[in-house]
Amino acid sequence: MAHASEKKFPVSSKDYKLYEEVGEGVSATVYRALCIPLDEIVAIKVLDLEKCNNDLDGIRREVQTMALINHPNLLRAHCSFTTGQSLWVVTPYLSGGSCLHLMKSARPEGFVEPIIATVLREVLKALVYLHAHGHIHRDVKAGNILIDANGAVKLADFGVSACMFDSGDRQRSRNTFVGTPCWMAPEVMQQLHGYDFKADIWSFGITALELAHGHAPFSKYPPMKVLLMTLQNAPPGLDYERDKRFSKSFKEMVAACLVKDPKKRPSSEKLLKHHFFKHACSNEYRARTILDGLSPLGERFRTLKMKEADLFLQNKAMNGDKEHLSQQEYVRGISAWNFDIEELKSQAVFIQDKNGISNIRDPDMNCKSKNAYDDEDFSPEVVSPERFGPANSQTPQEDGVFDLRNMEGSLASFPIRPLHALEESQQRHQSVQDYSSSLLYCQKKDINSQTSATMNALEDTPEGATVQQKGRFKVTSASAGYKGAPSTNCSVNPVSGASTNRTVLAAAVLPSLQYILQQNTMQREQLIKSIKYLEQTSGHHRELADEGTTDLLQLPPASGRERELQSQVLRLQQRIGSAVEELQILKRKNAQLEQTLNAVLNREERIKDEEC
Ligand SMILES: Nc1ncnc2c1ncn2[C@@H]1O[C@H](COP(=O)(O)OP(=O)(O)OP(=O)(O)O)[C@@H](O)[C@H]1O
Repeated sequence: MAHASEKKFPVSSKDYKLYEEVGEGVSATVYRALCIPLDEIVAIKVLDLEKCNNDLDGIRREVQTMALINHPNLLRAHCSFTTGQSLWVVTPYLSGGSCLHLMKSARPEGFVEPIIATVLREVLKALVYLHAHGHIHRDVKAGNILIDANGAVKLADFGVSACMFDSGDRQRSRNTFVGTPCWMAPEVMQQLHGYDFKADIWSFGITALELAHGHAPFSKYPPMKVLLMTLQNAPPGLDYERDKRFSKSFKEMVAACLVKDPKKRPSSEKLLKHHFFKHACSNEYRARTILDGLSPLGERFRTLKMKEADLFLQNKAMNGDKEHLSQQEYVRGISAWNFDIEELKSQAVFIQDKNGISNIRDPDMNCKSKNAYDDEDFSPEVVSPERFGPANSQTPQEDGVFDLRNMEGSLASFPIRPLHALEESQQRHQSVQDYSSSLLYCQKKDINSQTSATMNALEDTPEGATVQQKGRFKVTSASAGYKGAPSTNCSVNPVSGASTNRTVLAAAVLPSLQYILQQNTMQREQLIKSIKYLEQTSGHHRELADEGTTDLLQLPPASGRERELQSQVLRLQQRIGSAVEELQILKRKNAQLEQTLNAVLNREERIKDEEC
């Protein structure tokens, strides 16, 4: 794998002249530059070592890998050296830039199939080489596929690559979370048995979709949502209806890559034999089709950065909408994301299907793909049916809430235990819902027409005791339906504060229980009266008693005065409940005011101190 660069590139920054910025990643800025002694245009990736403090290992790995590889479809380093706090990695300059930037600048809807086939074939050749040498790239995506002026394709960015032959710590690194969520294979997210080079095949399939549509599936969602969707949904794919412009063999090739079970994905070598790649065209055609008429890379990059800045301002105006920020990250082609457990919990709880996200589990009702590989006997790959079915074959769960019970298997060893939190919150949700619905059921059975009308109102109005909205739930105390109750709305976050939930839940259902009790007392009286009447008219006292009515008959009949007192007690109890609730609200407000006051006092003190 080692190679000796024919030319000797100098290892001092003074031998290079940096020109404009042509790219930016999470860890580096890339410049077009001139290598003065050799009079050759190069690209220099400048990594700020201070910023990458905790990932020096990754950087070392990237530089080592780039120095060792020798394949026409892989970007190799001419040399690298440190200067001040930076590491400079000198590579050939590929003036077309990345496929992601090309799409963002000129092909927002994605490329045509022959171009996709050629680009992917070249990338696949690079993967065959890497895998044969024991490397997993781990970050295959359009942002890391570079095109040169002649249309040649090179896979770049070994920042997160891993070696299959590593042992010890480096072996363990294959059990960690690396890559970019949209392109990340489910087994990489799951951390169940680690993963191997088949993870690159998944990313390759996602990249195929990215080149076809101009964006990766789920790219507009925040990373945590992407993780959940990748694990829970059926694999994404090309659709019969929406993707009519693409051939069946392209659809099959993508489907073969995007199988959740890595064992069922083809190896890169096998995939290269897929007849889809027979449609590939020449470098020259690619250069003509993709690059003709485009402005220089630096200029395109500047325009994209300006767009990005606009987007950022828009996002700020929209209070930092997560989805837009995510999109923005996507525009930049950023690889690394920060995973925050709390954020995951809250995002997952409030995941909605308003955007048409489906919650189908991988149905595993796979139809066999026809042998699409030319030269080899290929074990049948599985293809998720919805990908070949009609566009709307994904059926979102009705309430839009993720059904976590079905995620158990796939997420058994998810490292940060977010799913237990999700499950707990969903169970809590379920118990509130069950409780509320049994309440409504009791209420509905009430024979009293007035009660029944009230209860129907309770159930039908949006102010019902527990309101099941799309993908979230809300307990509204006003909802409990008792007209006299104070109309305080309390949204319950099912993740945080179980005791708060119980208080709110109690406040919500107490008036209903009191109401039912009152109704029951009245009904009991009516029943006793009816029984007495029947006894007197038919002389059946004994038989009825024998049939178990004795208890009822032994209950003292409530007098008018008693009834009045009972309802007064109920009203008082209800008022106490309301007062407790109001008190809690006032307490909360008070605490907030206290906090604000303290902050103001602290600030004033600080200002005084500074003035002194
Ligand atoms: N040799 C090159 N020639 C032209 N453009 C390049 C070259 N190398 C990188 N770029 C551009 O710079 C961008 C960032 O480079 P690179 O992906 O290596 O940085 P990074 O920090 O590792 O990014 P990330 O990890 O976010 O993918 C690329 O997406 C590409 O557009």
